[in-house]
Amino acid sequence: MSNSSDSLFIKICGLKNEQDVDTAVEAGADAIGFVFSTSPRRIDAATAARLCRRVPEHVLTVGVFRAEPLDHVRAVATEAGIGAVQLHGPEDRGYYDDLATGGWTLIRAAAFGDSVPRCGEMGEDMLLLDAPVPGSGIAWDWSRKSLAGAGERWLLAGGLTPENVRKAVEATRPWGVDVSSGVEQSRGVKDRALIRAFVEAARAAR
Ligand SMILES: O=C(O)c1ccccc1N[C@@H]1O[C@H](COP(=O)(O)O)[C@@H](O)[C@H]1O
Repeated sequence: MSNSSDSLFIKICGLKNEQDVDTAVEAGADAIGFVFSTSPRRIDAATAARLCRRVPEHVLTVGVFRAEPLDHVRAVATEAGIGAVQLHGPEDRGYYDDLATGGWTLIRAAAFGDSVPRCGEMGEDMLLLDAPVPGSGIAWDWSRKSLAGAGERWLLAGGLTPENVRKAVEATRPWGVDVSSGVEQSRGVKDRALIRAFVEAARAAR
């Protein structure tokens, strides 16, 4: 995984084909995500495995799951050959501990609510602070309260775009950012110019 501590970690999520994967990698993304849950961005493990084979080692490949049985997550993650698992469900500590034995980097997604979760509470390596509906492209109010309690490795997600990412980073000081809808021309269809513009704008933010 690339990214020095002072540069922003950038993840582009919901990729479905070779051209979009190559665009994200060439633009300088640190991580790319594949969605394995119900979504217009959903792909299967075999497709993800094919896409992962063209991703250089310094780019983290992430599988996105929402409240799936543990055995299913393990099987898909193994077949796809991804490096990280991102969990959007109500998984408990035992679920995280089990996946940790498989060697995957663990990303816990939490909807931003009244209290600020802290990275590491469930044994995760990264915390993703997201909107209540993941993948909706709807932003939450980042300025509502201090996010200092989220710990070190937390990523901002939810409604980010090339236009707002700089302001969002300056307002919240995250370790990284994650985007899906904001780099699409229509729901589930990525726009390569927007992917490039997002990475450029995020890099300019820090
Ligand atoms: O993208 C999806 O459809 C999705 C489905 C299930 C769980 C998570 C999903 N996406 C995640 O949502 C955030 C931000 O999305 P957006 O930029 O607001 O569209 C990102 O972490 C995706 O991984």
